[in-house]
Amino acid sequence: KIYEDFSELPSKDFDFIIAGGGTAGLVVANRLSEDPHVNVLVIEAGEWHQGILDLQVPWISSRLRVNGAPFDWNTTSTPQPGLNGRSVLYSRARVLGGCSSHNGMIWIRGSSDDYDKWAEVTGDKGWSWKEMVPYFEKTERWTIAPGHGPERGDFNPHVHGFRGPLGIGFNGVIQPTDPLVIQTTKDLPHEFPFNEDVNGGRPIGIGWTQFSIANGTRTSSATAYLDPVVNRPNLSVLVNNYVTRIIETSNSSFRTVEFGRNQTSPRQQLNASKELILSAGVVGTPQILLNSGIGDPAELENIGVQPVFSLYSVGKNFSCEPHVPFSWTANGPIVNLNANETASEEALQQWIASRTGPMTGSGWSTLAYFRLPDDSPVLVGNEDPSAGPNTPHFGLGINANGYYIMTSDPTLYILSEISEPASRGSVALKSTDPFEQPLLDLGFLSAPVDLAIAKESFKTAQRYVTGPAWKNFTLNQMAPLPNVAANSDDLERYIRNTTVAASHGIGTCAMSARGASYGVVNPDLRVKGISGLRVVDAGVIPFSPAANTQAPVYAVAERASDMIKAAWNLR
Ligand SMILES: Cc1cc2nc3c(=O)[nH]c(=O)nc-3n(C[C@H](O)[C@H](O)[C@H](O)COP(=O)(O)OP(=O)(O)OC[C@H]3O[C@@H](n4cnc5c(N)ncnc54)[C@H](O)[C@@H]3O)c2cc1C
Repeated sequence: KIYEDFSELPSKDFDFIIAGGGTAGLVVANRLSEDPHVNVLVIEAGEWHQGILDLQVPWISSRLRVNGAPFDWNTTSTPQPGLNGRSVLYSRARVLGGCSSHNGMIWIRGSSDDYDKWAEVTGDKGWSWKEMVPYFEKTERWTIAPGHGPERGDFNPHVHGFRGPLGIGFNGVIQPTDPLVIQTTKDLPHEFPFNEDVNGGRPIGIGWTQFSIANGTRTSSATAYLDPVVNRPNLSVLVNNYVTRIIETSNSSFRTVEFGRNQTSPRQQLNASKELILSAGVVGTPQILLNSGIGDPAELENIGVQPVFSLYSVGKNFSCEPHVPFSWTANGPIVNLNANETASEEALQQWIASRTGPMTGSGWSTLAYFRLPDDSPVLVGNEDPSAGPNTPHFGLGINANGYYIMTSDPTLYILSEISEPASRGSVALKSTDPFEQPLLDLGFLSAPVDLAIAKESFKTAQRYVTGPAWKNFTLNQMAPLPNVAANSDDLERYIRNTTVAASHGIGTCAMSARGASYGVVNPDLRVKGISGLRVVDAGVIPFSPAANTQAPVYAVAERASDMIKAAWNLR
């Protein structure tokens, strides 16, 4: 059941307590509470997700990625030297289901190399692609959207799951750019080949985007993993409660959690008899650990937090994909629902009546991934940041329906995404107040290779939208201005002045091999040197996959659940 206040909880005895009811947290809560003999509690700072239209209608997510948005922590980065001193928004959800409740819903796993690299650095083959595919399939319940099907070669059913909790499918609407993209794969197959399924382990090429959308509606860890089991008597979810810190229960065992409704309310404490699981996300989890005195002792002392346990990598190694926007004026009958109130209202009424129409869709209905050749000048003198030959260096999301841009003028918009940035940032405390937002340094474009890849992606984007299929569609280049030459300092300035953050952060509680001198958790996601404590969220991912991060997080959480169940002989 869902509770709002500590006093309402029917029992104070829990085997497992999960801090953070987000994407990963609710997967773990569902799987552990499958065993009726254990009592599970989730503590989530945000509100209950049900009955909120913004979190159901796919299109509306385009309006939830701005400063001051609801259901969000509204975190802003520190001034970024790589972005000419700008601070940028790093969106992260504050609601049940976490980011899966308000994200862009793109469903992409990354490359086989990504997971094989995790297996290599952790020494645990269980993280390899071969071993992780069953966890992706365990999550997925593939659904067919109108206009698409395996008979058309739009996806490969052999690499998907059809019986999992989470509905996955295509955009419910065909966008004006879609036929042009597909035509480009026929006109220029060498540079822009069609990829039947970007989730088959080699995402390179152009394919239809898969989404966490089913029957025209967003699916999330809250709708898929919580709603169907919310009445289990052994599962309690406490919303609107903020975890301030964890406390040593006995010698090097941290199973006590402290939380409260807000800064001035009384704080409560509870013990997990088996395990405490931190799933507060790539920013929230290191913040809880640091608030608890677990981190680099010198840095903690500097800001006045009493060090309790030395773990130097907490909050370090943050990595996130930068997004660089490029745009052209377009020649097409495009209605931007974010700039046309009448059309927006009509579309919303259609969605409410039948779950059909333009609001069933999200942003990029196709994905394009590119790998630089081995002899590319970009890689000369730079270590290749990609995980291997199946892995792209950048992706281009193409869109003209206004999902990413709030103008009524027809605009062709491309977001370039550096798939596996070499730059690293960090999460650190600002003060001893556990409620104060931490300092988030994205580290953007601090590694020269990331900037070089961004520049290269601009050249590819230009070739993409000026191919034969686009002759009557693409008009003038808008951003950067046409006089900005590729490879020029002007292009570098443009990139540094316009890059924003995809909220795909990983690495702040990274896993590493047992006995490694760095890392925060062991391959079984137990915190190094501490008992009774695991981390299960995006923060444990050691290297950015060539993907948006929700599918990897779901799969990590499914595997983590199996590991926890095995450790405690649960059903
Ligand atoms: C705007 C946006 C768009 C995105 N688009 C996509 C996309 O299209 N495709 C994709 O694959 N990925 C996307 N992502 C990324 C992806 O959704 C996330 O990487 C992933 O969902 C993170 O899961 P998580 O479990 O690590 O954390 P979260 O889902 O963020 O869960 C953490 C939870 O912990 C709670 N919490 C935090 N601190 C505390 C505390 N102290 N006490 C109690 N609770 C706390 C939070 O409120 C939250 O509910 C997007 C993210 C954002 C923000």
